[in-house]
Parts: sequence; C-alpha cells; structure tokens
Amino acid sequence: MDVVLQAQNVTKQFSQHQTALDDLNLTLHQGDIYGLVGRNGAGKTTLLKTFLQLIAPTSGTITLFGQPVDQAHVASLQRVGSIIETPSAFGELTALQNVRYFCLAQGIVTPHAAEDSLQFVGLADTGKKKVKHFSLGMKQKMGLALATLKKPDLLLLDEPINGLDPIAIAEFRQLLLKLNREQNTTILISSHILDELFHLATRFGFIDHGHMVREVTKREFTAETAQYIRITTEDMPALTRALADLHLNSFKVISANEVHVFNAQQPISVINHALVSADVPVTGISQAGQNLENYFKTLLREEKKEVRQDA
Ligand SMILES: Nc1ncnc2c1ncn2[C@@H]1O[C@H](COP(=O)(O)OP(=O)(O)OP(=O)(O)O)[C@@H](O)[C@H]1O
Repeated sequence: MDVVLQAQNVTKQFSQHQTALDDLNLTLHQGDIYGLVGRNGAGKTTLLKTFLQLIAPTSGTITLFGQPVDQAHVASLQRVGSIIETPSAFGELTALQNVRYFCLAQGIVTPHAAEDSLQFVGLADTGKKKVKHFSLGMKQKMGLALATLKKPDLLLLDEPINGLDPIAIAEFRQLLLKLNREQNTTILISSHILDELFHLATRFGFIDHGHMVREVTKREFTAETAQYIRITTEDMPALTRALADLHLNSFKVISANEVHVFNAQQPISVINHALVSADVPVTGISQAGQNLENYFKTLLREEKKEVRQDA
C-alpha cells in the first residue's frame, strides 16, 4: 500500500519544559481514514500543524507523498486540504460568496466548482443566510466545502465533530465516507472521543503526551474490543461438544475450565438454558469484553507502566 504521509521520530519542544510531541511515529496509507485519538493536550493539533508546515518540528522527519515536508518542498502541500481549529469561512459572507472567494484565491477556474462543492456538503440551499448565522454543523460543512475545493488527495481534520449533535455527526461522517469512497481521498481525523471515530476510521493511532502509544487497524481493534460470553465449567469436553451442537463455533478455550464465545446471536439466558439442558455443569456465564473508552484507558495505563519500568 502506498504511504501518503510518514512522521518519523517527530519531536516538538515549545520550550525547555513544554514538549508537545515526543519522538512520534505515524504512517498514513493511501485510502486510509485514520482516526487520531488523544485526550485534550495530547498533541493532536500540534502534530497536524507540523504536517502542514505551520509549525516546524524540533527534530524528526515528515514526508508527504514521498517528499520531505520542509521549506524547500512545499509543492506536496498543494495536494492537502485541512480544517485546523476553526474553519476559515468569512462570517459576513453567504456560503456561495465564501466558496466563490476561495475559488478565486486558489485559482480554481473549473465551471460550477463553487456550486458543486456546496451541493456536495448539502449547503446549496442556504441562499442569503450569512455564515455567521449558521449552526455549528453547517459551519463545519462549510469548512469541509472550502477544504475540498481543490479536490485534495489528503484531508487533515482537527476535531471537526467537536460539539456537534448526533445527527450532525452522522451527516458529517457520511460526507467523509463519500469523499473517501468516491474521490479516493485519504483522511486523517482527530478527536478525543473514540466512540465518534469508531464507525468511520479504518486505522487508529492513539497518542498521549505527544507520543504514539499504538497504531492499529480497524480489524485488530475490533478483535481486541470484541464482546464475548465467558463460560466456566467443570467439564470442558462436555461444554465444547454442547457449543458445537448449538452452532456456536466461534469460541476460544482460555483454560481447563474457561471458554470465550464470540459472535453469539442468542441471548445469554437462552445459551445458559441450552447448556444446562445438555447436562453441562456450568459454574459461571457472563457477558464480557471491553468498551472503546476502556480500551483507550487501558492502553494509557500500560504505556505508563512501560515508562516506569524503563526509568
Ligand atoms: N504555541 C504553543 N506554545 C506553547 N505550548 C503550546 C503551544 N501550542 C500547544 N502547546 C502545548 O502543547 C501541548 C499539546 O497541545 P495540542 O493543542 O497539540 O493538543 P491537542 O491534543 O490538540 O489538545 P486539544 O484536544 O485540547 O485541542 C499542550 O500542552 C499545549 O498547551
């Protein structure tokens, strides 16, 4: 898979006591929707700013489309759209006036580019309403229309769904999926709320104190956070036979008396009843598995433990 962006050992020190990025590595592949997850102050905005050359890293390298990101190589930035902090639309102008202005400023002469971009984000019918009177969801869509005017290959979005209501989040998510699928746009989106990124991202990077704690694919992440039914028994052969008879074939034997059953369609009470009817001596049965926020908290605890052991 082609690498679109790579950060290697990136450190940013604002002062002797303020290290915002700490030896951070990140790899973004063509077609990814990369969810960058980190608590407030973890370094997400600073990292995105280094990608856009708004901030120079203290050390480390960043390559974008195979080119180093530094003052001598700014051409690759032409292929990047972004929303960092607040979108850049003018509040006193309408949506159409805004996109027309930015088309002019960016030298975009494609016929209907302004109208098409508003159509795409669902703001084509906002008429004379000034952007300052838009809802937060509409403002974020406006930001997306402006960020995608040039049809960028890569889109960097810093907490774009912060503060949006669930319907606006769902709409914004659909727009990003559409961009990714129809225009093959690679997307990096940051948030401090993992649940919001879970349904969207294909790859995740968890950062804490400016350091990349872990990068995982959606598949790995789903496997690690999978819900399962934990069953304990005094007769393992009888239990595994009964599970096979119930067509519960996706299970893992954890120890001589414990099994985890995945992808069970039946409720736990029905499974328990069936096992007891089959004379399996069940000593315990319960729902288990990690929720997303716990997964993140556990990662951070493990990271802290490792740091202590290294010290
Ligand atoms: N210009 C600056 N000068 C000094 N310190 C800064 C500067 N910009 C950011 N920082 C510090 O660097 C750290 C990382 O900040 P950053 O804004 O990148 O985090 P974040 O993950 O985006 O947080 P949030 O979710 O709150 O936006 C913070 O401790 C912040 O106070």
